[in-house]
Amino acid sequence: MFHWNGPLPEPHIRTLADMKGVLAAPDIGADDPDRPLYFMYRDLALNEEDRLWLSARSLRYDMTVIPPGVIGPEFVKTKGHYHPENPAGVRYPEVYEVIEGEAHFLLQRPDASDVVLVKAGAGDVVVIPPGFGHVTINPGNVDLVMANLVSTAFSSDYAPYAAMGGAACYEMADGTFVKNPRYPGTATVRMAAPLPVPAFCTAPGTPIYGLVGRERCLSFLNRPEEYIEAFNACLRDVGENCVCAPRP
Ligand SMILES: O=P(O)(O)OC[C@H]1O[C@](O)(CO)[C@@H](O)[C@@H]1O
Repeated sequence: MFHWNGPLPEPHIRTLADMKGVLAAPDIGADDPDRPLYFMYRDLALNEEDRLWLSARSLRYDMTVIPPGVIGPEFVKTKGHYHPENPAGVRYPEVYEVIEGEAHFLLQRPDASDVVLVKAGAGDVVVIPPGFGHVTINPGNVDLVMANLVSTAFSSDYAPYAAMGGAACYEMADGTFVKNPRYPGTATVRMAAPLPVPAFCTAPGTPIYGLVGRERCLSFLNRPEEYIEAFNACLRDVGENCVCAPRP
């Protein structure tokens, strides 16, 4: 179990049946639909003061545990979703912190014109910029424990990933990337690394829970339109691209 000093509600559990439509091997799951894949502890706060501060600003702190494993031929991963636009017409962003284990954040524009893989380890803080859908993969052999801060002003949109059979590429259990044939053209994954973002007070090794109570650091989550330059500087291209192989 991960370290958390506050009240812990029952987790929401994503099962194999919930992953229908987003897997590399669509038939996996029929025989074990209740297999739990990952555990989401939503809306956490260490104390009442923090809870009130977060809810007054329409923010939520979650922790998610993704045990290692495979789903058929691919690594275990989250279902994947997009965030809708805020009242100013900019899609809501999100910020994640890897607490334990290893994470591959697979981001993509809805038309897959840009697919980005951010590899992150314990202590890394990764901003999901507006306009990118995201799937989180556990490529390791230990639990991935991560936290996120996100606006509560919207519901995630799962339909586009489900309609397209998942993300533009699948990360297979041998570490290779295989193209999802439902997307047109070739798919290239651009490798990127998280950068510290002073405007969001994010830096490696700095737990994002410490931003609770700091108005200026978290206003980007509800008012992303004021931070477009900072979003453009939150990921660094590592100069490696990977073309997703056609499905055998
Ligand atoms: O909603 P999905 O795609 O299953 O992904 C789960 C993740 O997304 C969140 O709902 C936040 O966006 C987290 O609670 C969790 O880590």
